[in-house]
Amino acid sequence: MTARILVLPGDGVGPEICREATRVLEALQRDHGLDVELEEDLVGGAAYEATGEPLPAATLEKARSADAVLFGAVGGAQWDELPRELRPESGLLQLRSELGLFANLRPAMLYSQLAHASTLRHDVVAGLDLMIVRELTGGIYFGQPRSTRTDTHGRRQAVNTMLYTEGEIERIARVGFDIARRRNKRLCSVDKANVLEVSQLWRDVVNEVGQEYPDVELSHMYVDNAAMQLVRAPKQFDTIVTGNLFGDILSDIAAMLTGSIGMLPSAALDEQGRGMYEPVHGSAPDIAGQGVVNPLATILSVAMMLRHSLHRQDLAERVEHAVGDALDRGLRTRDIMDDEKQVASTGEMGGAVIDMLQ
Ligand SMILES: NC(=O)C1=CN([C@@H]2O[C@H](COP(=O)(O)OP(=O)(O)OC[C@H]3O[C@@H](n4cnc5c(N)ncnc54)[C@H](O)[C@@H]3O)[C@@H](O)[C@H]2O)C=CC1
Ligand SMILES: CC(C)CC(=O)C(=O)O
Ligand SMILES: [Mg+2]
Repeated sequence: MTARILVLPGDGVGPEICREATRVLEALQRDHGLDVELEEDLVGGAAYEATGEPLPAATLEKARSADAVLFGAVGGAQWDELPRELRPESGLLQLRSELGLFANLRPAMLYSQLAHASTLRHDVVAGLDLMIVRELTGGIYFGQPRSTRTDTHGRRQAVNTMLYTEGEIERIARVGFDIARRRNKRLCSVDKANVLEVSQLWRDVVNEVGQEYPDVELSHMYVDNAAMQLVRAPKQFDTIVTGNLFGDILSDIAAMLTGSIGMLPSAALDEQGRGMYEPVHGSAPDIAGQGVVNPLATILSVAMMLRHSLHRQDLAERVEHAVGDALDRGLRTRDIMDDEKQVASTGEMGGAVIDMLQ
């Protein structure tokens, strides 16, 4: 049956990276029997400009009925003064929430060809293969109340609420344990239970769910220490499970261990395993439109789509190997460049991956 994929390029570099990822899907369709139908629509700032909303009802409807969504990135300084609900980033948060995409898988894998690009010494990162499981539809990004107000002295104050229910923690903990079980059976839950009530509940519930997984070694770590340990000795981690805010920050740290934020893909999955696939990075307005953005995070997100939503493990591996082969050929976008290599534009890098799919 033909799988319907909705492509939402968004803003900044979003259209450039989605173009390359789409070319990869089309190549798989043409040469490797992938049965897909692609459709594109507006989201984020681009949607706001066209319709007055960062997530138009038509886009949401298409996302609901698609078999998978490929998402680029949203945001840009020109929209930062808008009311919060009209900002591009709100469109993304609403999309994740409306689709129930609570489980965000953010693998950080070092391609050996990029060991020089990592901020860490080769022996510290060689063979790095880490999975961050981030809760994506709860926590402080969604908690109520949230507001900015003025007190009786005319001074401004602002509030956000970090709230997790037992049920939300249970379901993401299960995803973490299940993934750890399929990997190296080690799960580290990251929180701030020494200070936050919500983190104490997080830790208690993760421990309770852990009773069902006696074969998985569970540890806990405070988020400040985890940030430090990630850059000190990242290979001590196998699978990390954490909340929305902490996972957002830790995954950007993990990105640099692999050489660049332009290398990190992600999958956001619902309870049925339906998903939206996007690079971990944002819309990178500082390099948008120059043809220099690294498309590999988005292309690797296509590999995650092939694995999790389209059930084509074979093609997922083909894409992942093709990325390695393109790097072997010596091509590098600017963010992963080193002296002896050949600088590649976004399109050249995407083209090289497509050549290597053969
Ligand atoms: N999922 C999304 O749509 C996200 C959107 N954003 C939004 O993106 C905008 C920019 O945010 P920033 O904090 O600057 O984060 P960013 O991730 O867009 O960029 C941070 C830095 O990394 C570089 N970079 C990012 N992706 C790259 C790639 N593929 N290749 C080469 N270099 C790359 C950028 O040029 C920039 O110097 C903001 O409006 C922000 O709200 C931020 C994060 C996620
Ligand atoms: C821009 C935010 C909505 C999200 C973010 O930074 C992320 O999901 O990595
Ligand atoms: Mg982020």
